[in-house]
Amino acid sequence: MDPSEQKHFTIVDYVIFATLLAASMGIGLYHALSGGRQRTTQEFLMADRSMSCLPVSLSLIASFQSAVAIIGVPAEIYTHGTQYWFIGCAYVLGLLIPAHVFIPVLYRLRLSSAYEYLELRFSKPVRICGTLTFIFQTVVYMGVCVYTPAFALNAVTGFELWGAVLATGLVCTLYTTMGGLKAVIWTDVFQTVVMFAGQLAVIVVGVHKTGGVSEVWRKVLEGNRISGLDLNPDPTERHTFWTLAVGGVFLMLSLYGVNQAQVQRYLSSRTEKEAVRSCYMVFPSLQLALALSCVMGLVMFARYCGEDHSDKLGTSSRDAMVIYFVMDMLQGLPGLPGLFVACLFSAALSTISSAFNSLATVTMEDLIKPHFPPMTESRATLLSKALAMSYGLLCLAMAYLTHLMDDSVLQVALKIFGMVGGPILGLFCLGMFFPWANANGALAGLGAGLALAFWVGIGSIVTRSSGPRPPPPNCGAILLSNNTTAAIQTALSNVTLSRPSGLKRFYSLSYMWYSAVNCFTVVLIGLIISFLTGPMKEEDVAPGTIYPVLGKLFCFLPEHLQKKLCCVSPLRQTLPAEERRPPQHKEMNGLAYQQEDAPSQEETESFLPEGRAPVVELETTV
Ligand SMILES: CC(C)(CO)[C@@H](O)C(=O)NCCC(=O)O
Ligand code: NA
Repeated sequence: MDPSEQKHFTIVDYVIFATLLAASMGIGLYHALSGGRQRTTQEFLMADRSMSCLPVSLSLIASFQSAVAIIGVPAEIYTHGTQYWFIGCAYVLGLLIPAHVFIPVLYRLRLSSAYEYLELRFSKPVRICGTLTFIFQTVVYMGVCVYTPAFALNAVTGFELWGAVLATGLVCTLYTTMGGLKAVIWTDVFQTVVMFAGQLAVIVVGVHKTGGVSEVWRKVLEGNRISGLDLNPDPTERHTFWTLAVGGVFLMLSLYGVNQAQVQRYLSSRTEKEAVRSCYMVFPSLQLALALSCVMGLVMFARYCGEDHSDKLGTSSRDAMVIYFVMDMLQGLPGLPGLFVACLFSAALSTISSAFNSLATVTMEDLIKPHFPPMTESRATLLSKALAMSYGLLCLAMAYLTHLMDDSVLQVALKIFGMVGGPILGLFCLGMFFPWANANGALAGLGAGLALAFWVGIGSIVTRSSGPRPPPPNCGAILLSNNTTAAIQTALSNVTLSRPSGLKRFYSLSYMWYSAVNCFTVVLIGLIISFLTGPMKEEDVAPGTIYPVLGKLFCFLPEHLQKKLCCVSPLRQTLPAEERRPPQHKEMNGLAYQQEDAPSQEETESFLPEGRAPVVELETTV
């Protein structure tokens, strides 16, 4: 890039950025020295199970809202229009189902690791496979998260690439290791606010410099960037209403339902009600986050009308282009470029810190503790800290791998969620909704799900077939003479018409379907193998691990029909409390289950469609 074009930082910008890092460290230090001083794994990994819903909900958003979304979503909207915005529809079911299906089951079992569920329901090997799959997913995703802001900044400001990667990795490792989950959650709160502030600043200044809201609107309409509802049922179409609103639900479930980072936050809540409430509170904030990044993409389009600035950037990456736009807007307004950089790094730090802490938790709870049972609490805590630290270093190595990839960062992140998160979601669905599923089925299902995921995923990368179709014409094309426009449009439609065939068509499955397809594969193969190897009997399934979904849907039917449908007799719910309690764990921390945690009758009722009786039979009492 031409050095004269390079955007510069003033002292104020550096001060703001440094303040972000210092404040995060400060929060870490505070939690290292206050409360129980992080001397137990209960505090370090579970925040003493004492969190209230506000910090938990902000932290839930922060976990999967990284610089990838802040840069990737505007780049997507700029290039392909607002179709991606329809993913907001998936947030409804994508949060209601975790709140009313996954949280009740997981919270009542009083777990520390979500994958402990898999051992209770199936067997130890299933738990270990689930944990290893999660570790793989998180480590790869972390690399993308650290690398993205550093790369984008480097392309535009000349900010030292590996210096930024190291600073993020080290600061994050330090405060996570010092302050445990409490520090992770409270820094998330602070960082989420900085994230929203940074995006808002860019939008306000951008709209102002482009000539006001009506001018922005005129240009995006002219450039054809406001997409209508695309109801094309073709599953290879990258973004349609179906891929985003239906496929997106499964993506959301794999993140908000069964991902350890999120489950750990639900479990750290003071009560179950508080956990459910925090899940509800995610909805408006996540919609806000989505709206901010989509609007930013539109403002950017209005500003450049789809111009190609790759000559100035030395890269044709749309992701780098977003940073170019931001710096272009904010130049000459001291402090604002710094605020935006703080916004990017806040987003990244909050995601990476959740990843470190959840990785330390599962490694400790699922891989180490079960094999070295007589470990003292101080030893276990020290080991957890060492784990958080080593994952920090591993993440730096992964950033280097991401450096070698070349795809839109948003697409890379969502592909990882779908390829690896989808099969894990399938495993939990198989366990919770199908009492017949056994451990062999679960292992075979997971294997098949992962195999299919990698086949399609790697196939699409190698043949480059899930890549975007040509973008709609931009302002430039509209301003050209009619002849040229016609020629461009014919060329475009020719490209769109040549559908891939055979295996290539299979590889070009939209990546938004990955979670759903992989989840179904796990359930289907899991059920087939379970029936072949002898399905589980109702009485052998550990109590509290099944969510009687059919029973709940058909609760108006007579009892004997319900029993046929869901295999878990409704009578079971009235068994004496003793029999329904989950097996005792080391981690039960002596807290008795509190009855007021369960949603009250009216609350449950209000989420049900009309004419359906309230369902309260899952409630456990001790
Ligand atoms: C997880 C979703 C899809 C929720 O909208 C969104 O935050 C997103 O697109 N995230 C991309 C991954 C990331 O930001 O790291
Ligand atoms: Na984040």
